[in-house]
Parts: sequence; structure tokens; C-alpha cells
Amino acid sequence: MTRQTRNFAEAKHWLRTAHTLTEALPFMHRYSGRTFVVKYGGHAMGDPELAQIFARDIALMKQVGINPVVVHGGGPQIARMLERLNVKSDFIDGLRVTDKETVEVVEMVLAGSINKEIVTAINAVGGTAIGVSGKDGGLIQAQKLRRRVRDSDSNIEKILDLGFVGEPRYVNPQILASLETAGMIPVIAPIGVGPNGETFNINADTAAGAIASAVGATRLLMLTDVIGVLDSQKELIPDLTVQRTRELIADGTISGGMIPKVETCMNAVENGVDAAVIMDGRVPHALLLEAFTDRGVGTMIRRT
Ligand SMILES: Nc1ncnc2c1ncn2[C@@H]1O[C@H](COP(=O)(O)OP(=O)(O)O)[C@@H](O)[C@H]1O
Ligand SMILES: CC(=O)N[C@@H](CCC(=O)OP(=O)(O)O)C(=O)O
Repeated sequence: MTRQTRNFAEAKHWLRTAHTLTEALPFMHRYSGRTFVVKYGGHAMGDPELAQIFARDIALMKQVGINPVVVHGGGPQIARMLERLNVKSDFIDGLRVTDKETVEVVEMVLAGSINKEIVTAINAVGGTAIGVSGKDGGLIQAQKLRRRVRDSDSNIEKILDLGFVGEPRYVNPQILASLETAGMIPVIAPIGVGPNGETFNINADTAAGAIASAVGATRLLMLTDVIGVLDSQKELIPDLTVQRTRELIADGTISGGMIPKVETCMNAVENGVDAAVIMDGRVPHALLLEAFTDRGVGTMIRRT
């Protein structure tokens, strides 16, 4: 690249670039040494160009002193593999009913191909990423998810059986601290290990929330394929408190797949995470905009 600036337009472009860099400096200071847990959803990782930008942003965060921890999903990718293998799959309340055969496929796709793709992409742009599943080092110790539901006909409460769907019981922060000390970026597949060595399929949002709380993250960033939480007029809500979020669930403004997402965020901010942001993973460099500018993107949820 030549160091000569050829004309006025070019000079203006470089000045803007310099301005952006100086604008980022206070944020780099503020977040140096802090942990950002980034949930990278299966829908957000569909586009190869965006996947490369994501990898670059994660490597850059690490380079400037933030400690990024990536927790990935892969719902659509699991669905494709199950279809190829002719295994039927159902969802209840946004969670995949997971029998023995399904959990093997889930682990293969999440801890195998997807995890290594993300690791390879980050390493290709100069980061040092290490792929782990919740089984490695006992990182995510899980138990069978027990969710109470009320039968609409009999009005009797029962426990929903989703098979090998798990919920985190304990996240071992030591493993992540060791990787941080060694300058490595953890890339975590949301697979948990049970008390008897069972494999559990954990919703990636839930896993990211539990990890963020366990390490006392400064931010939990949830990359999805909507711009954030929308109000009843379908406009973006930039900021929410836990109380306001509960009201929006109660009045039906927040519904469907957004409910477990905001619940994860509320849980995280009530358990030591400074703030959680639901943001659009389809926007190039959404992570950098959130971390290094005062024009955050998406919806930020705080405790109060
Ligand atoms: N108030 C709301 N604001 C934004 N999205 C909402 C809202 N209520 C329901 N949703 C739905 O939640 C979906 C996001 O959840 P989901 O599809 O489970 O995300 P992911 O696959 O990234 O985990 C949106 O696509 C939208 O259809
Ligand atoms: C229990 C459960 O539903 N697990 C999810 C795990 C992957 C995931 O959560 O991926 P996304 O973030 O891309 O949706 C599943 O089997 O699809």
C-alpha cells in the first residue's frame, strides 16, 4: 500500500478513519481486561462473508484487551443434518425434543463441524481460538431440564420430558480463566455433561447466559436475526430494565423465541452481568459498533 494521499477526497476518508479510531480509544480503556460473552446464533452464522467479519471482530476485540468468550448455537445446521439422516425432530417451547439418537447428532454438529469452523475462521485472521464443548474440563455441568407445565385439559401440573435436554447446574470459570491467561479465545459448544457422564443438549442462549454469570461478564451480547426487541409499533426499543421487560412479556409485546432470549438476559443481569444486548448479527461489525462506539446497536437490558 502506498503512503501517499492522492487527493482531497482520499484525505477526508482517512481523516474519518482516524476519527473513528480515536473515538474507540475511551471504550478500549473502559473494557480492557473485561469479559464479553458473545452468543453467536445459528441464524446469524449463515452468510460466509458475515462469518468472516464476525471472526475478525472477535480477533480485534481480543487484540485491544477485551476478553471475548464465544458461545455458539447451530439450530438450523442441526435441523439440516437430522433431515439428511431422516431423523424427525420436534420443538416444545423453543427447545428441541432430544432422544438418544438426536443428542448424538446434536453433539456431532455443534461440537464437531460448527465449533471447528468458528475456531478456524478466528485463527485465520490472527486470533488464537480454542474450541471446547461444555464437556471439556467439566466446563458446563448439567442436569436434565425439568420444566413444569400445566395440562390445559386437566389443569394438572406435570413435568415436561424433553429427553436429553439439559440445563446448566454449574459452570467452571477456572477453565475460562486459564484460557484467558494463555491469551486464547474460547469457542464453546452448548453441550453439557451430566452427573453420570450423560451428554445434554443445552439451548445456546441458556448456555451463554450461564457462562456470562459464572465469569461475571461485563456484557452478554446475543447475536440474532432481528434488530433487537421491538415495541407494539414494531420500532426498536434501545433500552430495557428487567421490570419493563417483564411487563412487555405480560402484555404480549414480547413473544415466541424472544421470550427465552430476554429471560436469559434478565437472569444474567440479575446474576452479576452488567448489561445484556440483543442485537442483529446480520449487521456487519455489529460487535464493534456495540463495543467501541456510543451508538450501541440493538436492545440493551439492565437490571434497573
Ligand atoms: N417484541 C419482539 N421483538 C423482536 N422479536 C420478537 C418479539 N416478539 C417475538 N419475536 C420473535 O422472536 C424471534 C427471535 O427469536 P429466535 O428466532 O428464537 O432467535 P434465534 O434463532 O437467534 O435464537 C424473532 O424473529 C421474532 O419473530
Ligand atoms: C435444547 C435445544 O433446543 N438446543 C438447541 C441447541 C442449538 C441452539 O440453541 O442453536 P441456536 O442458537 O442457533 O438456536 C438445538 O438443538 O437446536
